[in-house]
Amino acid sequence: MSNDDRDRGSMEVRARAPGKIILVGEHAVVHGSAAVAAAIDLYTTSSLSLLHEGEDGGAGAVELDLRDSALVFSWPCSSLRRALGEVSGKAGAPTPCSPDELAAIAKLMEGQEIPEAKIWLSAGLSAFLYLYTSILGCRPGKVVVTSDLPIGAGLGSSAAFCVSMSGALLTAAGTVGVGGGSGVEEWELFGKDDLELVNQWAFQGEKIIHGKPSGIDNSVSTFGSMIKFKKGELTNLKSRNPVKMLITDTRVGRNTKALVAGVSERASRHPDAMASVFHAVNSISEELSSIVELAAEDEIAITSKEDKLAELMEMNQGLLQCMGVSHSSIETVLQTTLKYSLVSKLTGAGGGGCVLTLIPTLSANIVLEKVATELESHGFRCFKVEVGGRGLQVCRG
Ligand SMILES: Nc1ncnc2c1ncn2[C@@H]1O[C@H](COP(=O)(O)OP(=O)(O)OP(=O)(O)O)[C@@H](O)[C@H]1O
Ligand SMILES: C[C@@](O)(CCO)CC(=O)[O-]
Ligand SMILES: [Mg+2]
Repeated sequence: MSNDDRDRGSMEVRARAPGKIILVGEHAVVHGSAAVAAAIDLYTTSSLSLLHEGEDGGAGAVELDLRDSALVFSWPCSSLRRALGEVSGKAGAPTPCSPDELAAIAKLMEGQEIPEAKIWLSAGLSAFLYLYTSILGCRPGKVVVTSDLPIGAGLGSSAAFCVSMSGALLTAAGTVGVGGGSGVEEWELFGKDDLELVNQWAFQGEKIIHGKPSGIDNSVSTFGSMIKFKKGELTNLKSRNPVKMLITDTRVGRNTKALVAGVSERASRHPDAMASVFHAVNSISEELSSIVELAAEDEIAITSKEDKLAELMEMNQGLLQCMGVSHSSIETVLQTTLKYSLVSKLTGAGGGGCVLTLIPTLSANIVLEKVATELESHGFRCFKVEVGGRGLQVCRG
């Protein structure tokens, strides 16, 4: 064992990555339109401890402890080597998961006891095994995952999972954050090149979970802030006034992979009509991007700016209905908030999940409480988030 290896052996790394809201442009962004997204202050945290073979009393295993679901999964290193070969771990840019590798990972899932009601976790487990073994090889280790985010509800839980996991693994591998770490336990931010690399790995993980992601969710989770995203290109937006959003979780479960596939099928049935829908969404996103960057300095300017944002969100919701991704629970939220003259739209993949409601600055507290109480009387869950905060952060213990 090298000194380097010994150092890494004692290492504990925690990485946390935020969820996100999509203000406008979901689904259309998969088809090349612009979209606008922002990080929120709800995080997924991956805590990694590397072990040496024998240190945990056995021949060594890779363990994933999903604290919130109270589920622990474990793969002996010997089984991983048998299924995947002598993977040695990779320092640089990722190689996409090949169909053979994906099939081998699916086989490794067979021995795990995933409760029927949580079968959707298997996509996350596959992404985990791909990221872990590709970055660290088959060496033993434990990762504990905790999250503030509702899973599979449109707030980017899959991206936050992949970004925090990639951040922790690449830090432990010594690939990113080299030279960082003050010796004091505190959250550290990485430089642009390190973040780029984490983002590339997280995108490969998202591909395993989503099928055909645009890359917007992992990008905003990695880099934070508010961004415009189009065809893989990210532009940072300087939001000049705070944007206040109420989030309502309809608690209707859905799956991004299936919804994205459904929109693509509709687009292949009606190519011209759907191209016009995607084009309209692109114009909405471009217009919203320039409006958020305008500085509004008095009450009249703030109200006029928020009215424009609300109208664009309302138009986008109409187009999401055209794409077939709304849901009766989402429509109930829209009708309820409209009674208070508030505009809402679904966020993320739709089909249930979460809805955004723009809260005007001047009436914020008065209206917020009333509308949230009425929404919760329908069995929905409301929460207020800070928008446009930090992306990936890492802490070495
Ligand atoms: N904390 C977690 N632990 C394990 N798996 C997770 C976790 N968070 C997300 N996942 C994986 O991601 C899947 C949910 O991803 P999905 O893309 O469907 O929803 P989302 O990311 O919450 O919403 P959206 O993509 O619309 O923003 C889960 O089924 C699971 O496989
Ligand atoms: C529905 C979608 O546009 C956003 C999911 O948060 C999918 C994607 O862009 O990858
Ligand atoms: Mg997702």
